[in-house]
Order: sequence, then C-alpha cells, then structure tokens
Amino acid sequence: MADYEKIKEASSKHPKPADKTFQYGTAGFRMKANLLNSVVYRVGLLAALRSRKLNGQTIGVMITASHNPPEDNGVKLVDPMGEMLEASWEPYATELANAQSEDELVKIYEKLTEDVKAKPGAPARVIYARDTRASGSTLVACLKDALDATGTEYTDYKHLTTPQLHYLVRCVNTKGTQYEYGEVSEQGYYKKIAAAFKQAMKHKKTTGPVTVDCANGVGGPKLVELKKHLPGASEGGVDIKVVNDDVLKPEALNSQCGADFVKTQQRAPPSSKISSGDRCASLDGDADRIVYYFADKDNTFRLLDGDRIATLAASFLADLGRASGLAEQLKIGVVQTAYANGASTQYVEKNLKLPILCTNTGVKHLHHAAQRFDIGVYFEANGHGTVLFSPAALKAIANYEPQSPAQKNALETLRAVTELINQTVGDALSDLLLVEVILAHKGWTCQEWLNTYVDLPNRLVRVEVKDRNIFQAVDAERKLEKPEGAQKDIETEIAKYTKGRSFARASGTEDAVRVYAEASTRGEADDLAARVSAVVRRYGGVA
Ligand SMILES: CC(=O)N[C@H]1[C@@H](OP(=O)(O)O)O[C@H](CO)[C@@H](O)[C@@H]1O
Ligand SMILES: [Mg+2]
Repeated sequence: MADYEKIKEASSKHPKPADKTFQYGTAGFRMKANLLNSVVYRVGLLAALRSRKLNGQTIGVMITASHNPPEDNGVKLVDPMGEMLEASWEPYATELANAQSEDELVKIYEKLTEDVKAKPGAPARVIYARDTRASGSTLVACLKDALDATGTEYTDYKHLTTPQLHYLVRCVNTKGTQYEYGEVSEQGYYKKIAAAFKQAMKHKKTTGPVTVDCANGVGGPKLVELKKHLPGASEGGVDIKVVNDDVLKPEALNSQCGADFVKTQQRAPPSSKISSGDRCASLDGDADRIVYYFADKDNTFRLLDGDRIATLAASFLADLGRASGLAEQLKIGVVQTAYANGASTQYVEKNLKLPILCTNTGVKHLHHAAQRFDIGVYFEANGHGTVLFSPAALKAIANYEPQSPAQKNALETLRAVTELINQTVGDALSDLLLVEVILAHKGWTCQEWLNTYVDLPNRLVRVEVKDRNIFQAVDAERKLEKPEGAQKDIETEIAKYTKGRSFARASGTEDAVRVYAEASTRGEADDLAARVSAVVRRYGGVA
C-alpha cells in the first residue's frame, strides 16, 4: 500500500532540477543522465501505480537511451503484454516528472491514484533492467527508492536489451495461462529463439558469415550469449561474427558505429573491414533496431534498412501462407511511416500486392496499426520493427492439418517463425535471425535482396527553429496543418521535381524539425530537401 509520507521522504533525496521541464515522449524520457534522478524516481512511482491499477500485473521499467551518446540516459515503461506504456498514461508520467516540490508530487500522486481508481491495497509488481551506460546504476538506485516507498515487489534483471525486458514482462504476466509466452528468464529468451531458429533452418543453409556491429552496447554480450545456443555454420546454422561489443569502454557506445550511425551516415562504421559482398548488420545501443548493409561489386556501400526488412519479411510470410494452404486465414499487411522510401511502398502495393498503412512516427503507432491484420509487418525505416500475429492467426497456424508434404514443410517453418519473432516489440537479435532464415530459404545474397526494387534517392535534414511546436502535422505526418501557408509553400517546391515527395514535422525526441525529401535523382532529392528546409526556416525563424 502506498505510504505518502514515505514517498515524500524518499523524493527529497531526488529533487527535481528547478529549471527543467520534462516530457514523456516517443521513447519515454531521454536526456543528459545527470538530470534524470528525479525523473526515474517518479517513473518508479508511476510504475507502481500502473501495476496496482492492473491488480498486480507486472510492469517493466527500462533504463536506456538507445542510440544517444554515452552521457545520455533515459527511462521508459513496459505494459503487461510487453507493449509500450498505454498512451493515455504518458501525460501522468509527464505531470509527475514536472512537480516542483515534494508536496506537489504527493498531491498529484494521490489524485492520480483516485482518478485511475487504483486499489490502494492491491499488490504492485515491477521488473527492471538497464543498458550498459555508466549512469545506469545511479538511476537504478533512484528507481529502487520509489519501489520501496510504494511497497512494490521487484526484480532487478541487471543488464538486458530493451526487447529482452519486454519479453520478460510478457512472460511473467502470461505464466500459467494458455497464452504463456516463454520461460521467465534471460536464458529462457535465448532458448526460445534458438529452438525456433533451428526449426526454421531445417534443411536450409546460409551462405557466408554475417558480421554484426553491436554499437558497443548491451546487444554485444547478449548476442555472444545467444550464439552459445545457436547451431554454428557447420551444423546448419549461421556463422555470426560479433564486432563492436566492447562494453567496458563507456565512451565507445554508439560512437562511429551502430545502426543509427550507419542509417544516418549511409556508410559502414569506419572500423569495419568489409570486403565486397560481405553481409553485415548493425544494432543500436539497446538492440531494438537493426539495419543490414554490404559493399557491392563496385565496392559501393548499399544499405538494407527497415523498409527492406519489412518487404523481405512480408514477401516471405506471404509465400509461406500460400505454400501452407493458409493464405485465406492469414491476411498480411505492412505498416510504415512517412519516412519509408516511396519505392518500398510501391513495391509492397504493386509487386507483393499487400495492403499498406501509414502511421505517425514512433513504434507504438505502428504496433497498434499492425494489430489490425492477421499478420502485421511493421518497420520504421531506421530498422525498428517486428511482425505481429493475431490470436486467430496463431490458432489457424497451430491447428491446421497440412494436405501435402509441401504444406507440412511450409507450416512447420511458419510455426517456427512465430516463435522466433519477438512479438512484443522490435528486437534486433530476433530480427537478425529472421533475416538470416529468410535469406537462407530464398537462397539470396544481399545483392539479390537489394535487387527487389530501387530506392528513390532521399535526404533527411534536421532544421533548428525557434519553436518547433508551431509545426503541427496531420495525415500521418505527411502534411503540415500549421503554421498556415507552410504546406502550400512546401507543395509548390515538390511540384518542381520528378517523383518529388517531401514533408516536415517536429521531432518528438529532439529540439528540431525534420525535413524528408525524395526525388528521382540524388541532386534533386538534396535540392528539394534544401528548399523545404528554407520554407521551414522562413516560418519557424532561425533558432
Ligand atoms: C525519422 C526518425 O528516424 N525518427 C525517429 C525518432 O523520432 P523523432 O520523433 O523523429 O525524433 O526517434 C524515435 C524513437 O527512437 C524513432 O521511433 C523515430 O523513428
Ligand atoms: Mg533503440
């Protein structure tokens, strides 16, 4: 039961920096780690309240700042099924984080407890983990203070990838039910996906190794651990070469490596020693994102980003649906954001002939939209995504009696793939193995994967303005509603280019407006991005 005096007392150890305003954004709270003590303490209070409200279902707290620099950190909450915190609770987190005094904090907490109708006597349960940042242990101490003050039961899972924590939250809450997701332990995670991988790779072989850059983050040691459970190349598995897995040098985290570096710089990490044709992948700092890349025969860098993983997975699942005789029950759809390359959208619609939805940026939006399909494939272009199978789809896949050996084969692979994919959230380790399985089944090299369609040249620019909040986007962020007149001016610029597409929106994680542009040539895409950026500056004022 919550004891408000205790909450107040513990809170006084973690005072809020007076001049700061916090906001629970697309990825929870994220900023310089030394500003986060009070925020993490208060997120702990909210986690306890959310668990009480849900009668003691376990809530997850992840301390990470993903691809941000080493001196940053962050915190986000995980809901009972391993999903992101329900959006209607985000403002509560913001409100608690911004309370100026202990008295105000407790007043807000009491009021929230009443408003959400949490039973004060209900149990509260939380599990938590962190990435490898040096500031993690201090922040964990702040979190613990909140959990103790609120009489919460908790388990510290120490270092985990973000998706591993999501997995564990779902496992705890489904334990002993018909929806049991897996064994509640880190080892259980490895065992589940390794068994699924073995099954999915039956009779198939990968060609050559895959080199995985782990951004010197928590994904490194976890991939090394996962490898121990996987068959090696000679046993029908895959040869995974782990690089950039040094977690003992905190300053190396996300520095000149990792998925964000590769995606935004459109080049391999400078430390990379790849030769033409080598298959490579990069994870981000908390291993919930992955991108692939290789150097083609002319030694030109080629990126295979989230859009490519989505199209690869959708085409594979559609093939399996047809081959298993389940196509009718398994309607596949793809979910993207406005940042998806226009060529990928066209490929899904015209070649794969699958329905496609466009949502706002941020995986929670994509995740919800993907739940509208039997099989919903969602990826952000930056490599964060997964595949969701509806309960009805899982049931159909589990119960179907195959009518031929070919159907039986396809069905077995499909079953394995449902186990391999982390359905709680995008998971770089699980997505890595999924891509490896698909390439092995299709017998494809990266070049063949790349050949499926030709990306439109594109440019993503960050524009700093006085107040980014005046830029209000609508229509899945593809158009600006405000400031008035800006959209018309952007469209005037777009009209000047062949296959031109461009939009501007305020970032949810940085103090800037992002401008995206694509067109038929590199020069045109760059030009269009520059012109739309100029429009944004004209309306937003130079910062
Ligand atoms: C263009 C882009 O890559 N935007 C990223 C970025 O959001 P912004 O709201 O654009 O700052 O961070 C989000 C959280 O990590 C991620 O989900 C999203 O894809
Ligand atoms: Mg991440």
